[in-house]
Amino acid sequence: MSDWEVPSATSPTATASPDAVPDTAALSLRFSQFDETDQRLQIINDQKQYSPIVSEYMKRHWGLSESGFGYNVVAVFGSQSTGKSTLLNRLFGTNFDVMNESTGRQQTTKGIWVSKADGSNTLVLDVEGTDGGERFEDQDFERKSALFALAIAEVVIVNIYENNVGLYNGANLGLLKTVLDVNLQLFQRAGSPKTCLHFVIRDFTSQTPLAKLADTLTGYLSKIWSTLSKPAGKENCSIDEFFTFAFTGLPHKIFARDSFESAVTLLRHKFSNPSDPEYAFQPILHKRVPADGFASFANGVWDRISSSKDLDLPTQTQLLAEHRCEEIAKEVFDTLFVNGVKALKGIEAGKVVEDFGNIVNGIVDSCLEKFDVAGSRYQEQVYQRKRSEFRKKMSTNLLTLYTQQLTNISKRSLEIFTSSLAAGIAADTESGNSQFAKHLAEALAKSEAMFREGASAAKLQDAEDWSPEVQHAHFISEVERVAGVKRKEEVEKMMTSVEKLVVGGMKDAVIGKLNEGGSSMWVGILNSFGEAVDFGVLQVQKRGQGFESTGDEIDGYKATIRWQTWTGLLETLNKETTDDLMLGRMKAIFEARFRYDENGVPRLWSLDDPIDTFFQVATDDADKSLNIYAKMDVPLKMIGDYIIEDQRFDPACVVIITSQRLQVIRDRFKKDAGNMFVEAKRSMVITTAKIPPWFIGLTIMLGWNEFMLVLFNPIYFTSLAILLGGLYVMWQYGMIGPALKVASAATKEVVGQVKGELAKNGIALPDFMDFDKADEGEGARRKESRKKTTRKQSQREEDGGEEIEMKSRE
Ligand SMILES: Nc1nc2c(ncn2[C@@H]2O[C@H](COP(=O)(O)OP(=O)(O)OP(=O)(O)O)[C@@H](O)[C@H]2O)c(=O)[nH]1
Repeated sequence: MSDWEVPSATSPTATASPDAVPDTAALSLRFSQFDETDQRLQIINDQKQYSPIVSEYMKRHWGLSESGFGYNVVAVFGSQSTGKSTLLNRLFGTNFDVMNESTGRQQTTKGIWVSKADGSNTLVLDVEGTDGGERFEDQDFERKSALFALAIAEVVIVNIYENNVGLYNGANLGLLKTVLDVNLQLFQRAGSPKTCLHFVIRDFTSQTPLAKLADTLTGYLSKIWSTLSKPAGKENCSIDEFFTFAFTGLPHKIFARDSFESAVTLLRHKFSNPSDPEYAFQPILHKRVPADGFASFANGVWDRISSSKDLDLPTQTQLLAEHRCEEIAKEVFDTLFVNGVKALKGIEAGKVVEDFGNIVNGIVDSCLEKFDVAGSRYQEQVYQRKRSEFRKKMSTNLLTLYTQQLTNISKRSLEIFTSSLAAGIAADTESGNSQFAKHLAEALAKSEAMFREGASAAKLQDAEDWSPEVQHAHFISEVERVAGVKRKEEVEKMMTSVEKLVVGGMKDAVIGKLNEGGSSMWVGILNSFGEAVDFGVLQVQKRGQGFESTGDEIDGYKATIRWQTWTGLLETLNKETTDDLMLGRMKAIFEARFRYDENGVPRLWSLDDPIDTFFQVATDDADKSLNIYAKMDVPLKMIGDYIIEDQRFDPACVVIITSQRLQVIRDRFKKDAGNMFVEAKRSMVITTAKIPPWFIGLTIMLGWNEFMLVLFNPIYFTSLAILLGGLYVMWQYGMIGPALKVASAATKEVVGQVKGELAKNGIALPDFMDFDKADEGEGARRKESRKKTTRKQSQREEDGGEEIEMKSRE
């Protein structure tokens, strides 16, 4: 049939007149049973099933199986009962069911129908109208069928009334948006063939030029396109890369019948004549599916669409809200959020960002505010869900920074802890009263409060998964580690200080006792040791309380201080009983017995004195004293059970001077005592040599005249008086010694010069006139005497000093 103006009953579609009321039973058979008499096939039924006999129709009815790429596919899309079937029948000579006007507006086309155009290899799809009253709010089928048409057809005729062009829903743009979106996600790949959206504007009046209507529709489409979320790699592509557009105005079918008919004829020409400059089936639109594969291709497309979860969403608004809210959130995140987070950069370098909490809360609030402006326009439920998802996303991103901030706060708090504890310890050092446990508790409270405060100020509001507990636990374990180290150090310091105090004090007392000597010396020394131990034990017990030490710890301190005092005692004894010191002590005893009488007056030996006996007694006393020093001759018990039961205690330590050393000391002493004995013998000879009386008488007799001369000569007498007076004054002022020294030096000088002169002439002075030699002997004697005096003095000073120290400690 060349003209479909009036479909005839004799056409291949005779079983279904365009104006006939559809027979439901017959229709359902067209889905699954081949009908020799009818070219129409329900490719998708209203149960959303795909027909099993598409291949059979392709082959037997439509004769397209062998056509290869030589066939085209066109579909229609639009609201229900808007004359879609009528238009297809007029354009392609098909016999799709149309509404019976006498029964009013009701849905005619159920599911998707396909038929072959008369006279051309064109498959024509009549798609169930949108806004189907029968399906109420279930828009799932209309979205799926529209998507199906878009995926398999080269041209989709979008059927709209002119008066609906400016209406978003009336023009089916909402649905188109969803369909375009999902089409983009599911089917569009790089190099995919384009699809032509051919807008046929029904009841076109020409009052608004077609171009203007086309602009309106294009504007809508561009807007829709810009809001779609494009798949990766297609973010910036334009709608023209996937679609072409055509616009045709069809005047009113009844009121402008002639114009309508002419317009239909022109349009039909565009679809049927390849030589038409506006030929609809452009090669770029062909899906490149060979005709024999069309059935399974269409089946695959339908399966994919059916299984697409996106399309199962209850309403289009919901889908739109989902997409838009995600897009808005992404945009806000990529700009406002990312820029805001830059302000927290230093945090990764270990810096505590003081205003962290305010900054993160500010970022999240401003991002949500911006999200709300655009997002709140969409479906409330979806918007709220997406809002909380967006908030969660920001919170998750910021959580890493919060964790870092907590780590930084923890480090800073640990520094505060360390410095506070150190300050407390320093104050203790100054006051001499250790209160370590108190300072530890204060430093911990201060630093922990700082951590808690910092962590709480850094928190994002309502972020329940933001918890500082992990970092807090780490902080506490670090504090405990540092406190443990410090406590150990301070306990060691305390022990050292007590040891110094105890051993130092004991040392003075012990040296005093050693210098005193005597048979009760060791008892005295061990009493001093016992007192020192008691003092030390008291000290560690008292000071240990400052560390809140346990009973076991205190027992440990006590054992340590006891042992330290003991080793301190042994050390002192060793130092104070060296060979030299022992020799000095023996000599002091010897001298005290030998050189001084019982009143401490130096002896002037006379020939009658029993010098040998004195020497023997003094030597024996000195030797006896050495024996006392040689060994701690007291019962071991006196040392104390704590010491003698200690594994480290060596009973041999009571021997202070070994027998070998004793022998050495004795030998040295013998030699020195021998020298003193010889010296004493010599002095005995000197003191007993007296001037004989006859010599004195002879002197008076011979010198009588000179004596009288001096007495009776006023000059001599005056000179003598002056000399004696001068001597008296010098004696009074202690100047005799210096004057003698001056005289001696002058004499020496004179004698030296005389000696030099005589030596030149080969004459030597006799020894008694040689002052140098005489001085050497005297000098050696004086030196020795000075040494002794100094030793005695220093000994006295030490004794005195020790006494003072001990007294001051006590
Ligand atoms: N005003 C107007 N009415 C038309 C036009 N073309 C067809 N109609 C009428 O619209 C009614 C519906 O026609 P159909 O062709 O069945 O419409 P449809 O869109 O295919 O309907 P469904 O398949 O049910 O969606 C019929 O009564 C037609 O006579 C037109 O161009 N203008």
